[in-house]
Amino acid sequence: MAIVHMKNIVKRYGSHLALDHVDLDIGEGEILGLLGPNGAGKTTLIHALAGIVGFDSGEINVFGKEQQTNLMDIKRQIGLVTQEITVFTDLSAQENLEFFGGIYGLKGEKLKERIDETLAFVGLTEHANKLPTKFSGGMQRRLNIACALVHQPKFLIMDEPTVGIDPQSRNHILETIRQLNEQGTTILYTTHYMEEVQNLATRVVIMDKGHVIADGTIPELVHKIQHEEKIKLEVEEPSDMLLEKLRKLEGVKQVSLHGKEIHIISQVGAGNLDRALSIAKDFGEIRSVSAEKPTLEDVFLTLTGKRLRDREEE
Ligand SMILES: Nc1ncnc2c1ncn2[C@@H]1O[C@H](COP(=O)(O)OP(=O)(O)OP(=O)(O)O)[C@@H](O)[C@H]1O
Repeated sequence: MAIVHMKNIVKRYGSHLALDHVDLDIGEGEILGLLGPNGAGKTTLIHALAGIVGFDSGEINVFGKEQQTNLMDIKRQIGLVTQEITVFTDLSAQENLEFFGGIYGLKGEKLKERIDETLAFVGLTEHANKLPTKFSGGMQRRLNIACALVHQPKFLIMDEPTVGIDPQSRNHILETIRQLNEQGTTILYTTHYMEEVQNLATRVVIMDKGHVIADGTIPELVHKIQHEEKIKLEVEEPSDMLLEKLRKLEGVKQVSLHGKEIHIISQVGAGNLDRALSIAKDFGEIRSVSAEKPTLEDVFLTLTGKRLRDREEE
């Protein structure tokens, strides 16, 4: 059963079309990974869904209810973890949770119980009385998540919850997501980390330039480009001219550079392995060559023409 139904959503910022007729359904119990290059419209989509920003046209239903006319009711059942950490720096971890729990109508014993449970769940019990300014980046992110969880939402939306944190905190957060889902929470989250999506998501949606350009399970998406192969060519001197020549080969869809390794996404059977080798030979020594089936990262690259890690490499 779909708990979210978005149809034909259009959102403009001035003349810029941030969401261009987006359709998206989210099924109960899913972990939906939302991927897209910078500026694709992921945050705008999430904010429109959570009722943080309005939209110009289209229809959103959440839990079977029309969103605009049932906003407060819907918000009570949603948890939103924003990209920026939105905790109060002059309140302790516990006081932050008291505040956010109070907003959602929790009080007395129930509030206290939920605060204790939530702090334990994100591993911050021992730090309950400390100010977030004394926390590491990862602990702050965990508190940020706790504030969105204290009211036990049925549907949790997370905007890049693991960006810029140490691997241990990241694993902790991923485990938190997994456990919440096992307990029945539906989760939508955006990330720039392909491994996270591969490990966690039950379905993936890829956005680019305000459009949903792919939607399916990982095997389904990989299957879409099954008729393609990835040729990896490690060369001594990967010049721009060499890359340009490779791009011009018939059947080649993408050429990208990773250190000294050139990745070529090409149609299977186009004979481009031999052609690429013979071109590369003219540009110097070839260190290694291989051909393999595409991965989800390649699906992303083929569909958007961009690498997912642009942001980290900036
Ligand atoms: N408040 C705003 N005013 C004007 N333009 C905006 C505003 N918010 C977003 N945009 C523009 O809308 C487009 C989509 O932005 P959005 O933040 O939704 O993308 P994103 O996919 O979340 O990107 P990122 O991965 O960098 O967070 C971008 O071109 C952005 O510059």
